[in-house]
Amino acid sequence: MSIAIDIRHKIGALDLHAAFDIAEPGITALFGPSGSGKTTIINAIAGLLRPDHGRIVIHDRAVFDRERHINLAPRKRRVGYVFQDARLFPHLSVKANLFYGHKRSDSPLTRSACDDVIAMLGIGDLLSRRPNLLSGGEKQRVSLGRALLANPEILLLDEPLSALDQARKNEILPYLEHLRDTQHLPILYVSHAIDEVARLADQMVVMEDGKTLARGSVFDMLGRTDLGPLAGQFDTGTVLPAKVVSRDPKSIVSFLECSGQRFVVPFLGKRSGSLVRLHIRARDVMIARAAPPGISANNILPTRIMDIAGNSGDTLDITLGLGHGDGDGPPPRTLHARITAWSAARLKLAIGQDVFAVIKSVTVDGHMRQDGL
Ligand SMILES: Nc1ncnc2c1ncn2[C@@H]1O[C@H](COP(=O)(O)OP(=O)(O)OP(=O)(O)O)[C@@H](O)[C@H]1O
Repeated sequence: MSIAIDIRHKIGALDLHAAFDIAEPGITALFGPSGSGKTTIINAIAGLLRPDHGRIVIHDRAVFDRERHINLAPRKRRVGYVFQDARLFPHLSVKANLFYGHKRSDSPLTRSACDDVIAMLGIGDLLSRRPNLLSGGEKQRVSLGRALLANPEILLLDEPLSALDQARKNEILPYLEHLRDTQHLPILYVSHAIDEVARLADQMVVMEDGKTLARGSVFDMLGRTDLGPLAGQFDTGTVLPAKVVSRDPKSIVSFLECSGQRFVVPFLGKRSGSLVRLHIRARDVMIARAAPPGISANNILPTRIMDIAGNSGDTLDITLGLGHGDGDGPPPRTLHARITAWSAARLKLAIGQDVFAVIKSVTVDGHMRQDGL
């Protein structure tokens, strides 16, 4: 399954030119400031808006091609769309809402596959309820189910968690992870929340002022400091794949391994060998010339300075190599630190120097595909 998009569209004051493709299943985050054109792009993919120029191809099928006068109706595109507000039909039961798109789909899921989706989303007990008796998180799960039951070839999620409080977000995130890992669907996920992107996304497309500014794997993109003010918006940091190496239920910590380094995090309750994602914000990494004694931070890692770059403020972005690589092997994974220029000068930091990264806080996300993404 894949999607290729290259469209131009003028809407209000915005001159949109979006060009990117998604070749693999998994979540691609569409990230950018308010008004940068994210919703316009997914409306164009869904067929809710007709671009002025260009083409949109879903899995080798042109659903829109201005030159060839192709513009498939939304229901012919096999696109699932989940809005910020669930937009369930208030007069229909959960079951009728779920099967609304299914009944109208040219290639609906089989009944047993529908049962699997309903079970996966944990909404089997809600089928007879009306939407007004559901919590925000339950409504979004039903909305996801409604989109999936129509058997889409691609799923569009427009800030599906932004209307939910943190508790409801935490409730629904594992379902999105499971969806990512089991459904083999390309999912385009609009979000302003970098924690969600770091936890869920495999790829990231960054939009600015209607243009595709950058795209790449979430591991690379979150460390990019060259995206101007936008890098500040996504709070530059590092996402690392790590493996659980010990599990002692009596312990209050778990030990993880990444690039030959050991990380200590609050107890995860996960089996040894499980893969997780670590998210470390650049501003949560301090640099020390020597291993500091008597310090509460649990993660003090030997690293080497690979790059020092200025940014628009009075801070510097320091790229640190975790493990030094052996020349022939893969390059070392990197960790990003953001410190004041004054601190860097005081410590006389220079490229090639061996230093210690003192990490104040590591966020561990629950789950990762076994292929390491
Ligand atoms: N119907 C419309 N008429 C005029 N301008 C519009 C219309 N719809 C959207 N726009 C403008 O197009 C631009 C892009 O809007 P869009 O909703 O795609 O941005 P976005 O990146 O999704 O923003 P947000 O993150 O705030 O949802 C905005 O400046 C918006 O005001």
